[in-house]
Amino acid sequence: MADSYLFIINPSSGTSIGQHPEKISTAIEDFVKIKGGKAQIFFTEGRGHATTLVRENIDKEKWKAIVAVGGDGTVNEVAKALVNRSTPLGILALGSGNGLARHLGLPLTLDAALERLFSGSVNTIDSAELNGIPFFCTAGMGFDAYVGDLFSKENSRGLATYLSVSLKSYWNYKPQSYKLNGKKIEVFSLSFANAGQYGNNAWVAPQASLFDGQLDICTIIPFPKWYGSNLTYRLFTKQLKPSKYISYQLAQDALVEADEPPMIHYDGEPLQLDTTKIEVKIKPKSLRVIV
Ligand SMILES: Nc1ncnc2c1ncn2[C@@H]1O[C@H](COP(=O)(O)OP(=O)(O)OP(=O)(O)O)[C@@H](O)[C@H]1O
Repeated sequence: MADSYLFIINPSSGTSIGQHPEKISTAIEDFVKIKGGKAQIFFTEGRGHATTLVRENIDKEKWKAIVAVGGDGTVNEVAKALVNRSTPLGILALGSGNGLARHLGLPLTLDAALERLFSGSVNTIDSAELNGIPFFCTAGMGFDAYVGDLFSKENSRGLATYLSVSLKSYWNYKPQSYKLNGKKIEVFSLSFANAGQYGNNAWVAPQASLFDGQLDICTIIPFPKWYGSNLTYRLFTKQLKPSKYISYQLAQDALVEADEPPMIHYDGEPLQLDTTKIEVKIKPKSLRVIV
């Protein structure tokens, strides 16, 4: 019997899908047919729709994979319905950041990514949760959540927009105070890394592993403005490491307490919390992914 694949396409993700969602859908259909498989394709219509589509369809067939076609937001929405299930996640990374795909070394062009979907093997990776919200790449608070929120309100996507928003925010941004596991800290940013990067090859925790059952907690404390270019250079060249301003710790869980409900991000999606208590934990070996 032919293998069946379920594709969930986010027509609004990245910089190119929106211009050609039908073309991408046809290319996927043709490719799967040539490989002797069957493709069912859905387009998402808004935030959260990918999760609903997966939940509605997962038990309708024995899918060889359920494939997220988009960026980390789409991957997050599809993957959260696959945690602790046997059906593997496939990724056609056509978003703007593509952090999980980049960490996993997956191809970033449609043809090469489709080829990998058929030739790759299934690996079981860790996932994580922040106040029960699943994430697969990184989550956190501070500067990256602040920028993530501003970026989500921009009309254009991509690295150039992200950098421009980051640079503008950098000059006005005020560090935040939290308690991390009971210890008071003032931070520029606090990141919980399951995978090593935010996306766009911004490696906040270059040493992070998706297979170690641990989160890499990266704390960046306030630093002099001149240090910003050094930090950015290290971030994008995978050379961020412990320094006077940066520290790492491994943990299976963590508790953050804030004075005010903070803005957080999970896999780059901004979210204003309505609580001051943030619990983060790893879920070892909980997601099967085609790599
Ligand atoms: N039809 C749609 N119209 C508008 N937004 C959508 C639609 N379908 C899904 N979304 C939302 O689009 C958001 C962005 O998607 P996604 O993260 O995949 O793309 P991206 O931001 O370009 O990529 P990355 O996260 O890798 O930078 C997600 O929050 C998702 O829920």
